Amino acid sequence: MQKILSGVQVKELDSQHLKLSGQSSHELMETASKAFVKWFLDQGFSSDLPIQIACGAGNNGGDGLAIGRLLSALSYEVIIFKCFDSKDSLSEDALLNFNKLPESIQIVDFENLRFVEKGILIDAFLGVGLKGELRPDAIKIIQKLNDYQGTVISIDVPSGLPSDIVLKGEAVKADFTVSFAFPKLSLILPEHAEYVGELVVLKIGLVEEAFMDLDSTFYYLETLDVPPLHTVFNRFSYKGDMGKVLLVGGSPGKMGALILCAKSALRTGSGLVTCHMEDSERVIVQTAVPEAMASWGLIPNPEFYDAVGIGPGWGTENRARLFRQFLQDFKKPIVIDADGLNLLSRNPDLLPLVPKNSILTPHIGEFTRLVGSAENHLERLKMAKGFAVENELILVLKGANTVISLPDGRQVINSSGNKYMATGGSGDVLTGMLTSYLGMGYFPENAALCGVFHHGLAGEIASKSKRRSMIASDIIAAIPETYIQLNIS
Ligand SMILES: NC(=O)C1=CN([C@@H]2O[C@H](COP(=O)(O)OP(=O)(O)OC[C@H]3O[C@@H](n4cnc5c(N)ncnc54)[C@H](OP(=O)(O)O)[C@@H]3O)[C@@H](O)[C@H]2O)[C@@H](O)CC1
Ligand SMILES: Nc1ncnc2c1ncn2[C@@H]1O[C@H](COP(=O)(O)OP(=O)(O)O)[C@@H](O)[C@H]1O
Ligand SMILES: [K+]
Repeated sequence: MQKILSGVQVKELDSQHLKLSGQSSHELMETASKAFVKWFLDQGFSSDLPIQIACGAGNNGGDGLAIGRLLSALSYEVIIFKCFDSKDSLSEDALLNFNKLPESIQIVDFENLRFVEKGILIDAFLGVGLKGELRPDAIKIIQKLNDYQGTVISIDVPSGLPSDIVLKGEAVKADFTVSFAFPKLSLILPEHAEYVGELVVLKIGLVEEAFMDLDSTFYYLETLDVPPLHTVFNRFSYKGDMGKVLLVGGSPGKMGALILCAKSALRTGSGLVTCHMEDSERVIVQTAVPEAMASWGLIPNPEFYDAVGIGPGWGTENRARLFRQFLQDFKKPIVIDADGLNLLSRNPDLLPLVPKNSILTPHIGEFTRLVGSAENHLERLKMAKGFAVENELILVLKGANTVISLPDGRQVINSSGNKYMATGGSGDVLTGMLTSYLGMGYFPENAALCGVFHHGLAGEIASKSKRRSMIASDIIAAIPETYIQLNIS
């Protein structure tokens, strides 16, 4: 998995990469710029639109200058806004690229800037080299850039946004942020959503060994990481190998949560799914999911199951006793969601009974009740890590970039998923998927990573044709396609 480094570490990473690869820093900038241009062309922006590029004096500006040259060679009309005083202030590679600009490109001093209203603005003013608070002249530039009404694309980070901490002052509000190699930590903080816009991460061929000596506990989970985490089944596999799972949840008026969870576990691959609920509700499950079995009353023979998911739609009234009894009887890692988490928050003495390496899946509200309130998301992530390490549990903090905190202190940020997944029941689908992988005998860490990634990918697939009309059932319907896309048998 790709390590996520701090902005300060990027310099060190670059020099390690250059030493190991034999590439020059100028060539690396060219690679990054070409990666950007390739992405840009793939977006299908009209080639009639003038491209305005605000360039700073550092290497972020250097990227902007190289991108300007490359787009101009593709017949785009390019205008460079100089956000620096003189050529003398340019970094070595920025100067090199400034000198390579063809004459056809208009270069405008920032004071004389007039935006072309219907165009594209590329923000290459400040990148990860930003230090401390913005100087007044930089604030003015950012304010002016934010006046632009057209599409804004920030290079690496929105200018003014620090790489790894929460923003205090001003920053560019981008529609897209195209970051290189890995997402800088600040790009995934919900506080920065209106600055980052849509996040895109482009590979620029940095050699893996360059990351080796650089410490970080943050990792980024991407498509290529996922197939090796899966268990492969052979042609003699039978439904018992695919896992016998028990899903405990549902209550009058909230049976949908359990049904979604069961359908999701089945679609993920579970061999046998049993739903445990109140007696009065069992007909609903048996009708809605004929592939699932139903159980009620006390949980008979918990040891019969390979994995258990507990909580979706369960309610919290009169559940603590059953939950306690179950935790005393069942010693394998489980998945706890929704009201299962709320029960833990209300009965902290249950927490030590939760089997080690169990997967807990709170959204921010559930997290706050369970772990505590945080001033910002960065602090929340620190608390999540502490909770996972201290309790030897896997904590899946759900959101736009779900963060999986592992008992060894690593924190994995998921790259899949999109805003269309913010719809009732999508969390229940995740619970079904996670439980299903546990039931198939996956190590809990792999179950968590596969479950979260495939869930997000299913959301992406389903939303292609559904957009804001997407509902949780559409995510379930797209689970099979995730296996096809990742070539998982
Ligand atoms: N491996 C990678 O990921 C690759 C990264 N690459 C790119 O390099 C970028 C990093 O470039 P970098 O290190 O030159 O810094 P950068 O962001 O341009 O900022 C420096 C400028 O900011 C200014 N400045 C600083 N603080 C300020 C303040 N408070 N208020 C106002 N101004 C302030 C500072 O001014 P100075 O203080 O020097 O006067 C200087 O002009 C990175 O984001 C990516 O785009 C690719 O090219 C290749 C591969
Ligand atoms: N903006 C978003 N981008 C990506 N994923 C999202 C977004 N909003 C929600 N999700 C995902 O959808 C799921 C919502 O879960 P949850 O909040 O428990 O919903 P519910 O209780 O309705 O099932 C989580 O897996 C979360 O990561
Ligand atoms: K930028």
